[in-house]
Amino acid sequence: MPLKAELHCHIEGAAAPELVISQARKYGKDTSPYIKDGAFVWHDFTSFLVAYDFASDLFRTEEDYARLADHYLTSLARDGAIYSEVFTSPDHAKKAGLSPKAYTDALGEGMARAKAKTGIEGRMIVTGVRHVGVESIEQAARFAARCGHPLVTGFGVAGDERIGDFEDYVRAFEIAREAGLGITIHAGELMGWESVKAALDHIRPSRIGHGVRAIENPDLVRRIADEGVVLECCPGSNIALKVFDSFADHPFPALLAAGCKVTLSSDDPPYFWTSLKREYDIATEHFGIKDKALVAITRTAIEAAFVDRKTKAALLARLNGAGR
Ligand SMILES: Nc1ncnc2[nH]cnc12
Ligand SMILES: [Zn+2]
Repeated sequence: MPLKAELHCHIEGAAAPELVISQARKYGKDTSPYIKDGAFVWHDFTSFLVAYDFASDLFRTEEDYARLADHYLTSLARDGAIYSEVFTSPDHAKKAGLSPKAYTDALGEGMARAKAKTGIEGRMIVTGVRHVGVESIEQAARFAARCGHPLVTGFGVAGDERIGDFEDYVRAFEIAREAGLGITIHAGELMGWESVKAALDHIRPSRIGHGVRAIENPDLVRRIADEGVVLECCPGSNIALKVFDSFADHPFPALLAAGCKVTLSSDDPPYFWTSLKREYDIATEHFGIKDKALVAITRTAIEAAFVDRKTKAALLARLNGAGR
């Protein structure tokens, strides 16, 4: 089994249906409109967000969040992951009645528990949500910049890409950049290549969440390869959300062949019937990528990780040692 690293997973979106059902029992909520036969129910991006917000609202206390992070990172480690970055969402925490600090500390506690059991290294990327609005995105950036949590190493923007303009987020990303945080932004998932170009022009991220619809413009693909921008690709998510019709139509192999730095992640795994392990299996089965090339993809992810130099060197040494 190749060693793995994940750069793109929303922690609320990683809650398995069984965990969500157990949380619903705790808070006396009915999951039947959103979970059927052990799987989340949705039919498009908008209804996905509704199910996602329903499940997120069932995580309310510090222990709930610690359990969620521990559960997810422990399952990742079991699947061969040595590194995990998760997107955190102060907006979801606030809705559940927790301060961003209590929420972040709790997730950090869950990550520490998973690390103690399995050795998996974890970091957090604080995110703002586009469809919540610019002000909340700037608030999230200010929190990320000042929180001082040692595992908060990045800032990003997720949410409904059909809403808002990239120019509107420049100030939030300046706050994050000035604080020394790594920068990533979702683009080129629900919207086309123009969105990826706007993200590069206005935000100048080192990584893009998805970015796969850059494939619609060969000049942009060349720019991504030349500038070494890393794409956080989530093929299982893209097929589930019908960004592409089938794996045969997915641009991952073309982007790789064009010299783009591509990585593999699960996005919101149980919603998209996937896992990090399945994403690596998809790469083998549908894109013809063999074990050695999968290890190179893990290396790309670790090299692009928002993690201190010493930890990065230790992760790379672990990866290189496993290949011998
Ligand atoms: N796939 C996705 N795209 C944008 N925002 C998200 N938030 C959670 N999952 C997301
Ligand atoms: Zn995402």
